[in-house]
This record gives sequence, C-alpha cells and structure tokens, in this order.
Amino acid sequence: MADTVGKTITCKAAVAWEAGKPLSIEDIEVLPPRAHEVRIQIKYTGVCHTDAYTLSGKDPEGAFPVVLGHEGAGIVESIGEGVTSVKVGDHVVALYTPECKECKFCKSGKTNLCGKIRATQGKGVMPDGTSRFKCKGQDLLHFMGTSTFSQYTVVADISVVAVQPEAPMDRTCLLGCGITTGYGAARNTANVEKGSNVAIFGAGCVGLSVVQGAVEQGAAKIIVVDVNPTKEEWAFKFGATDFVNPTKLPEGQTIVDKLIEMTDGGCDYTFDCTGNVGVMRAALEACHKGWGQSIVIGVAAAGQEISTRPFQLVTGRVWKGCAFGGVKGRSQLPNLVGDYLAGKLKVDEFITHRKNLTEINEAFDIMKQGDCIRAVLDCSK
Ligand SMILES: NC(=O)C1=CN([C@@H]2O[C@H](COP(=O)(O)OP(=O)(O)OC[C@H]3O[C@@H](n4cnc5c(N)ncnc54)[C@H](OP(=O)(O)O)[C@@H]3O)[C@@H](O)[C@H]2O)C=CC1
Ligand SMILES: N[C@@H](CCC(=O)N[C@@H](CSC=O)C(=O)NCC(=O)O)C(=O)O
Ligand SMILES: [Zn+2]
Ligand SMILES: [Zn+2]
Repeated sequence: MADTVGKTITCKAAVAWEAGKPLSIEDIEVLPPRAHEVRIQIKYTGVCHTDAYTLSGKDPEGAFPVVLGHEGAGIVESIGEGVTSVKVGDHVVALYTPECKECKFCKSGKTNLCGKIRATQGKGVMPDGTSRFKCKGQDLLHFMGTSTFSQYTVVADISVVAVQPEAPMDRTCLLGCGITTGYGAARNTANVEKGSNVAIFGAGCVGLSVVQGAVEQGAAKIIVVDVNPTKEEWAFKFGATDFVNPTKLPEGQTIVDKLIEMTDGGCDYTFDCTGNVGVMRAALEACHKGWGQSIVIGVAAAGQEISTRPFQLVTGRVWKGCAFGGVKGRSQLPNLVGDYLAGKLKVDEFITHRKNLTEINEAFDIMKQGDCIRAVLDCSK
C-alpha cells in the first residue's frame, strides 16, 4: 500500500485562476478521499474543446479558480470508506457522466445521464459540498466531477470505472470523452441503420468518431461537412464516403440544398459536432422529411439558442442530442476498451500531438489550430 494513503498529497496541477487567462502550473494539495470517493493518480489526460470553452468564460456553469480536465486515465491510489467498485491499483478512466445505477435516470433505461451528483458536480464541489483541492491556502473547484489536469484527483466512486490494465492509459484517456461521445452518438443515440445516409458537421475528434460509429453501423453514405479543407483527408481516413466544404459551394447553393441533392431528398441522420447553432439548424434542415433525425453533440456558448421553423418538426424531422454518446460509463466503457484491444475501435489514430502536463497551455493553443485532432498530456512531467 502506498504511504500516501490517508495523507494529503502535494502534486503539480494546471490551475485556471480566472476565465480567459492561461493555466498556471502550481503545487496543489489533494486531500484524501472521503466516504464513497476515490483518489486517482492521473497518468494521461486528453484536452477537449469543452475545457477551452469553460476556460474562455462562455460556460454558464464555469466557476474559478478550478482544476479543469475531464478526459483522463490513471491508477487508483486510495479509496474512501464504502468504496467497493474499484480498488487500489486499478487502472481507471474518470467519468464526467457518472453512473450510480440507483437513481431515476439510471434505472429508466432511457438515458445515460445520472442525477445522483449532477447538482454538486455543476457547482464544482464533491457530493458533500466541499473541495479536495487547495492551493496557496485557497480551495480550488472541481470540474465535471473529474479534474484531470492534475497529477492526482479525487472523484466520486460513481464517476470512475476500472478498465483492462493491458490497455495503454495514453489511449484509454481518450475514451473518457471525445471518441466515446461521437462513436456512441452514432451507435446509441441515433442507432444509425444499415444502408442509411448520414451527414456529420465538424470533423474533429467527436465528428470523426461519429464517422467511425456510422461505418460500424453499416451506413451507405457518410458525408463529412467541414469548413477546414485539411479535414477532407481525415474524413476519408476514418471511412467517410464524401466530403463537402460549405464555403466552396457554388453561388446560391446552401449546404442544406447540397446535402438534399446528394441524398435524394435529405439525410436519414445528421450530427452537429461543431457547437455552432447555425450549423445545428442546417443539420436539422438537411434531414429527410418524415423521418430524418439530427443529433446535437456540440456545446454552444452561454446565451446561444437554436431555432428553426416548427414546420421542420411538423413534417417529421426529429431534433435530439446526447452527452457522452449516450454511453453508461461504468457498465459500458470496458466494452469499448475491449473493442480497442481487439483492433475493432480506432483510438491511436486520433492522437496528433503529445505534451507534458507542464506544457498544457501549448496544448490549448495547438487545439485551436486546424491540424489537431487530440493532444494527449503526460501528467508525470
Ligand atoms: N455532447 C457531448 O457529450 C460532447 C460535446 N463536445 C463538443 O463537441 C464539439 C466538437 O468537439 P471536437 O471534435 O473536439 O471539436 P473540433 O474543434 O476539433 O472539431 C470541430 C470541427 O468543426 C469545424 N467547423 C467549425 N465551424 C464549422 C462550420 N460552420 N461548418 C462545418 N464545420 C465547422 C472545425 O473547423 P476548424 O478546424 O476550422 O475550426 C473543426 O474541424 C465541441 O463543441 C465540444 O465542446 C465534446 C465532447 C463531448
Ligand atoms: N456546462 C455547460 C454544458 C456543457 C455540456 O453540455 N457538457 C456535456 C459534456 S461536453 C464534454 O466535453 C455534458 O455532459 N452535458 C450534460 C451535463 O449534464 O452536463 C452549460 O451549462 O451550458
Ligand atoms: Zn470533452
Ligand atoms: Zn444515477
């Protein structure tokens, strides 16, 4: 047993002191886990656009100072009283969508959202209302129940899942958000049918993962729509059949017109993976009359709203959305890790950049450039 058990650990973390400012590498204190909590040594974390979104100050739930990060994998260092689902030494992935298996949501069979700790998670505190992080005598907030931009973090026991130890943690971390989100959206939320026409707006980690899910489901036409021409190659690499750049259409033709023309009347399924509300509208309106479904995945900034003519819905198009791809983390994430280990799920291909935790601001800059799909941070350095 590690000699840190029951003690406060001092380690490096990237602290967001205020919105819109670079992160600051600090020595922070991570308190021991309380009942039904788990302290994890984070080995690797991905950097997701949602971290940048909250850091920007556009997230209505964003609060500071905070330890961001929600795409992390590591090893259980210690557990609090009553924890039975993981043990010290387990290789784990942190879950921003927890799964208590007891609440109304978890028992509904209709959603992967869990209601048990959502209120405290949204306030940046542990379920008992307090923080496990301190820096310079001040409490730091938690983020999305995970806070993976730290060498150690504390999460609720329902916010963590043990996975196969043979799976490398610099890959499993990406199953903590981006890949699972897109892949799950295609497979669970849309349940794309064999032979269907699919359009995916935005070819980042999430959109390319939708492509991967649509391929797995046997979609016939998989059209990727992206304003960035470098994404064409990426789209085909993941199995898209077509690529459209909406900025390169002939004068007078909209992306909706173009997709309707390419699919004999409209797509069976569309996905927004951009977070742009104008794109969300186009994605809905590019759906086939009578049955087309549009899935909102992108996160839009505070104050943004979606709109369309109600006639679009009256005539049978369906607008829906999902978090974490509709995946129940504790029940289903080990299956995805298994698919990865069996060579059935691409993960390595998403990693375009590697940095150390101490270089995290460079990773944020890189993420905003068009050639980054995912940057993975080594938290030991
Ligand atoms: N619901 C959920 O559970 C989750 C949601 N998200 C959200 O999903 C979204 C996508 O994340 P991620 O894949 O990491 O993001 P990326 O920024 O990597 O990918 C988005 C892509 O969309 C392109 N794009 C931007 N504007 C348009 C447009 N008008 N039309 C077509 N393409 C466009 C971007 O081009 P360019 O490179 O030029 O900017 C980029 O290639 C984000 O909003 C993120 O916050 C992420 C994870 C989970
Ligand atoms: N806090 C934001 C909403 C952010 C959001 O929608 N987060 C997604 C995951 S995005 C991951 O990269 C999510 O899980 N949503 C469900 C939830 O319960 O938060 C806001 O208030 O707009
Ligand atoms: Zn994310
Ligand atoms: Zn629950």
